Amino acid sequence: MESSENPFIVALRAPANETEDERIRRVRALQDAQRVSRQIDESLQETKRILERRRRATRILLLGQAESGKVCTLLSYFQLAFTPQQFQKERDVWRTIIQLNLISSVRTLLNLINEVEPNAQSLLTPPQTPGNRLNSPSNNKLRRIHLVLSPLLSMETDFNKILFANGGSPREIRVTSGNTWKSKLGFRDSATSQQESDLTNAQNSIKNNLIQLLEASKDNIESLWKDKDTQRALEEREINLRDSPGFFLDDVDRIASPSYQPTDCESDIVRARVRTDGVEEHHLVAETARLKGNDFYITDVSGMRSARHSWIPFFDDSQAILFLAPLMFNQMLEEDPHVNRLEDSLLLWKEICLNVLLANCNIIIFFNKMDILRRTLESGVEVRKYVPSYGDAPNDVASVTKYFKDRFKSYHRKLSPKPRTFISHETSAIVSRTSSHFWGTFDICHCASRISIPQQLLWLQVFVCCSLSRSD
Ligand SMILES: Nc1nc2c(ncn2[C@@H]2O[C@H](COP(=O)(O)OP(=O)(O)OP(=O)(O)O)[C@@H](O)[C@H]2O)c(=O)[nH]1
Ligand SMILES: [Mg+2]
Repeated sequence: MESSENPFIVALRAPANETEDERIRRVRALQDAQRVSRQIDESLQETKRILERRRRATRILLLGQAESGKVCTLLSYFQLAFTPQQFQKERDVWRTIIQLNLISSVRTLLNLINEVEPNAQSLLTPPQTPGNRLNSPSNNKLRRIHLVLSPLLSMETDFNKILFANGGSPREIRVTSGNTWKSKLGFRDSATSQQESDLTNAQNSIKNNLIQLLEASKDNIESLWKDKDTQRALEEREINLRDSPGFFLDDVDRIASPSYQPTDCESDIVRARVRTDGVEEHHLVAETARLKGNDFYITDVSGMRSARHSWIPFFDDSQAILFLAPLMFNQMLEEDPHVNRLEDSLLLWKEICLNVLLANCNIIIFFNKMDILRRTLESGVEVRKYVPSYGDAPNDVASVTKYFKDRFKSYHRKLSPKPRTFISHETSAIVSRTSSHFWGTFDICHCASRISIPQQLLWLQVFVCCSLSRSD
């Protein structure tokens, strides 16, 4: 071989004395190699396109403790504002989730009335002393209802075991990241694989059984919820079920009916509760005229304390963080009943503010669940009993919100590695039965105005984009 000859051409050259069979094999091998090479080129191009699309997209990270409303409040409203058609397609999935949420509340009620405390007798134990209040016809009624509703509870356990990540724990619906759980509930999109569709077909009968059983149980659920002994048991234990995530007992008639469809997204779907396990990225391509074609990558995480270490790899890639901090000063974390919810949010907020990986990231804080704060204060709960430093300041929504907002703001100012604007929203995702629209205050750079959440999200998008153009 001459030293100037191209080694590739030499390697591909036909050998001397090549037979016809050898020639055909060699040409085929060459064509195969060219095809593979083309595929590699195309996949590199595709990866480059995806990376470029991602680079130009708005990348948002949703953070906050468990149950703060990352999915139900923010993600749902994002979807509602920017990809309404896609969101409509998911309605069927939410129908089952809402029905399971309803059964979960029924379980809570049954557990409650069945609870045997030391020195107390269960409402469901057979009456022993004549004349005792537990011997009342009402108690007999509860005993009968418990019996009748038992199949519903076993069905819930089976459902959870088959469909969700929690191995059948009846306490909550818990889903792992990815769309598999949605496809198991009947959701189809172009990314749903054939295998996932098959799974859905196999589980259709369970869904139908659930619908039938719910319809048959409708009246009993309603009686159980409205029963005065049930209500008294809730009151005695200071349980406010109406403020719990996934509460639908006031809507039994509608939700347990076979023709039930979740109402407009603003009400039923945002009230549903699904615990996120792991980290999930949602890619939204805006459908609305003004933003058509704009890409959003929204990363949703599990807010559990044990899962927070898994957030860090996503810090690097995010341009804005939406942080949810419900001002629930009188509640404890479900995962650790010794930790106050608001204290936990403040600690988390401090860590996020001082993280150097997030130094260039805009953080927008949502004081969510303002409806619960309002109800809590109206019911006479005093902030100073839980937060002694609150002192004798007025116990009203405006003063309490300002007090806590100032604390978040001062940590933001003191701990941020570089100066950045404090942007906050006060939001309530749940439509109260007396008001016909969402509310929230939008407060940036000391200017505040009352606008609806979808409008706020548009604003939010503008600010996220502004921040991008500044950092580019
Ligand atoms: N009353 C009231 N409930 C709300 C509000 N926002 C959210 N919720 C409810 O609180 C629950 C929050 O659930 P998610 O959005 O799933 O919570 P998350 O932050 O994603 O929680 P994890 O997945 O566990 O990290 C849902 O049942 C919502 O309906 C609100 O403003 N007011
Ligand atoms: Mg979640």
